[in-house]
Amino acid sequence: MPDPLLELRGLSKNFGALTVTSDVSLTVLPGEIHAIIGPNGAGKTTLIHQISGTLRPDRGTIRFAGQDVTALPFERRARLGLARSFQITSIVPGFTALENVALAVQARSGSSFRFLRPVANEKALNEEARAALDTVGLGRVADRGAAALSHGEKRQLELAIAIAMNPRLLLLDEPLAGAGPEETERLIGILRELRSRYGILLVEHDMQAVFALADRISVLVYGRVIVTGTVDEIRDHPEVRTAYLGEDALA
Ligand SMILES: Nc1ncnc2c1ncn2[C@@H]1O[C@H](COP(=O)(O)OP(=O)(O)OP(=O)(O)O)[C@@H](O)[C@H]1O
Repeated sequence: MPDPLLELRGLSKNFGALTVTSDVSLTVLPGEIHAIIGPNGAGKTTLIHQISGTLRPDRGTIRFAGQDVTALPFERRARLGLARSFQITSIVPGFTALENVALAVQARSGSSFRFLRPVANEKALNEEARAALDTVGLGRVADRGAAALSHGEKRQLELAIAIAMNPRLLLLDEPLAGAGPEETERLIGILRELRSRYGILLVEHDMQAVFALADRISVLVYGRVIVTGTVDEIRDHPEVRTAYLGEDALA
């Protein structure tokens, strides 16, 4: 088995008396989609915050690409290749799709483009941005204003922005939220393509999409991983069914 890209060990976090992350241990392997599912309020988003570095765990360790990153700030983790997909709200509506992605390329590369002449600099930036847009199937709308994109296209643009950060692992927090059936199909196809290039930690409410995509699934309930397994192992697991009682997510 390859070394894990991401390894959480004994991660715990409390908000006052509320335990939101309880002794969570899991791995994401290169080329794997590991999904985290769980009922509302189970602690999925809080976990993503701790992995990306916007929230410090109280206990436990986070290793990324063989390095302990538990104490590293968000930007340092991003530079190591841990990319969290940004929400639609971070898209600049007055910029084109290409400009939005170019901005992310520029932010990532910092000074590394500075030695180029301005025109060459812009060309290199745009080429990289265009490649990211092509990867998520948005090449044909590169020059369209971001505000004019459909909801599904905006979600694709978020993915392109994350890819522009040259990641090794993508942290995706509900990438399908608000997408219609056709958009969902398209996004599932794109995520499937991305799997061969990155490890993906996927938090998603759309269970059919999770079942279609995930190599492994961890089920979070009250901040604790109650089971990790393949789709077949999770789908009919009695404890998982009980955790979702009253929700129709597994229907
Ligand atoms: N900053 C905070 N301070 C106090 N409690 C918080 C804070 N952030 C989240 N919580 C609580 O922690 C618990 C876990 O929240 P979290 O958003 O991580 O769950 P989730 O699984 O992502 O939920 P959902 O599926 O509804 O998005 C919830 O009870 C929430 O109210």
